[in-house]
Amino acid sequence: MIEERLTRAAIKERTEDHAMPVELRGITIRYDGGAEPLVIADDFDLGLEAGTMHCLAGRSGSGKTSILTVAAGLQQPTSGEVFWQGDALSTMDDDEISDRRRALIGYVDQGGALIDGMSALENVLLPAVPDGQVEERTEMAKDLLDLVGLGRRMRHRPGQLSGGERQRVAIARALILGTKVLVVDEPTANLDREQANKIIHILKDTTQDGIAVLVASHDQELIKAADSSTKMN
Ligand SMILES: Nc1ncnc2c1ncn2[C@@H]1O[C@H](COP(=O)(O)OP(=O)(O)OP(=O)(O)O)[C@@H](O)[C@H]1O
Repeated sequence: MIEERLTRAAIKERTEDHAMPVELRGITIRYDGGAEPLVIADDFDLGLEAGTMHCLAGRSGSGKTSILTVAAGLQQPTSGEVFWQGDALSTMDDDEISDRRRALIGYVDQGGALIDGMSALENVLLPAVPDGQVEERTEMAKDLLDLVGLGRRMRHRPGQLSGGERQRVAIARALILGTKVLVVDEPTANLDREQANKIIHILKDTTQDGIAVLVASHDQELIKAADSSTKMN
């Protein structure tokens, strides 16, 4: 089966990977500029292990997205350190962080924005464009669309897909460069229970491939399905 093929290739490559691809130590995030400084994480620690799913839970505005962006190196914390495969981001310049992120992390933001004028397959292949890898990644893109249950919809454009299906395309796109860490922001928000459960299933399947999943959600079913969770206050 196609899923098996992907899984085996992934496991072979990933057994040599760092057991903890992302680690946050003593992270504090403070936003200045408002009437008062807003501290949304204070001395926050997280070790994200390969092949597991960790869920950041908590009310809207509690800082889940902020932690995701810090973990993905898209934002610097006010203090504390982020490690990727054991290496501190504070020792890297912006170019190195970008290069390492491309190889390590797939990020799916809220809503998983897709390009309207492109098919699902073209959207999945988009991250391969800068390196001129579209042709060699096409089979993998098709495999990934199969994995997320959209093998028969790969020529559809986002406007022809449901919200849940678009979210699944965005997840496939985040995996196309052979990512080892999938960071996903509120993947089941605005979906009915059936579509939400499909997404949860796909995220769990992804961990079976050795990928570490960091997800922000207040969906109780997703929190239950995760291997571990942190409640943000
Ligand atoms: N760049 C920023 N500058 C100032 N304040 C910010 C910034 N980014 C986020 N915030 C504030 O920090 C708080 C946490 O935001 P964040 O998006 O991390 O929360 P969240 O838990 O992901 O929320 P939601 O579930 O609604 O997406 C919010 O009050 C937000 O307004």
